Amino acid sequence: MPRTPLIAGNWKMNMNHLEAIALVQKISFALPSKYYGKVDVAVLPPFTDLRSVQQIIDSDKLKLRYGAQDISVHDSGAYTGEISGPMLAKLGCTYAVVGHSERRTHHHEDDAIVASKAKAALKHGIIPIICIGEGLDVREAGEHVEHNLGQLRGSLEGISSKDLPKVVIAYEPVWAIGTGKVASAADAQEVCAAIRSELARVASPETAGSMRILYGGSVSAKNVRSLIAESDVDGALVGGASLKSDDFAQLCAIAAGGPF
Ligand SMILES: O=C(CO)COP(=O)(O)O
Repeated sequence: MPRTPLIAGNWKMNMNHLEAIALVQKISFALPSKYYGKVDVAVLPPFTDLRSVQQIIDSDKLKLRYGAQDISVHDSGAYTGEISGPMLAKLGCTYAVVGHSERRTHHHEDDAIVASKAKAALKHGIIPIICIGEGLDVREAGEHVEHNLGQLRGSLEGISSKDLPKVVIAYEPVWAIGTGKVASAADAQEVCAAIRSELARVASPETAGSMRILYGGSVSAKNVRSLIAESDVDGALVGGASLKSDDFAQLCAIAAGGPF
């Protein structure tokens, strides 16, 4: 089974709910429906936008999927400020990002927390997009492959072999995020291939072959074609370029094999 590429726009802490509605509408105008099916497209807005995004996508029957940027490890209870899996599932979220480097850095999330969050998502039928990636010091020391495989193993801890095929992995080198310094296609491929080999080892070659591995870090319409031409890069997690409807739509069209 060939893997359908996934382009997911991580809006981070941008866009209020009114801006979110406008951006979703603009993306839907800019990306003709013929591209869907050849590429899966998702937006990942802030929590406060999710209800509005759900409504516009439902009412306009758009083929866009959406998801959250984080998820609580708990289902409910006295966890002030947290948003749970059942809440996100009720809002129709397809995806939840877990372990983004910004959360690992600013909110001290370690691999164990990331694995718990991934399991919380899976428990409620939400696909976790598990992020891993090395900092510049690790890359300069030439230890990036081992570093990423360590994060991968830790972030998948306790996920059952039945659930593993549903998981999406995103390789996001920290030095490439928001810097304009995109990894070369060969660098992205090196780590994504190592991730797939590790998945084959811990699960099976069939499972590894069915899972999507994304690259993230300064992805744009200018560089996405060469990145996803690599055999183990199955799409992109896009930050800055996902906030501009024309750029994002163009990027998605390219990932679909277009424009045509
Ligand atoms: O962190 C990212 C996506 O999750 C990447 O962000 P940029 O595309 O802005 O570098």
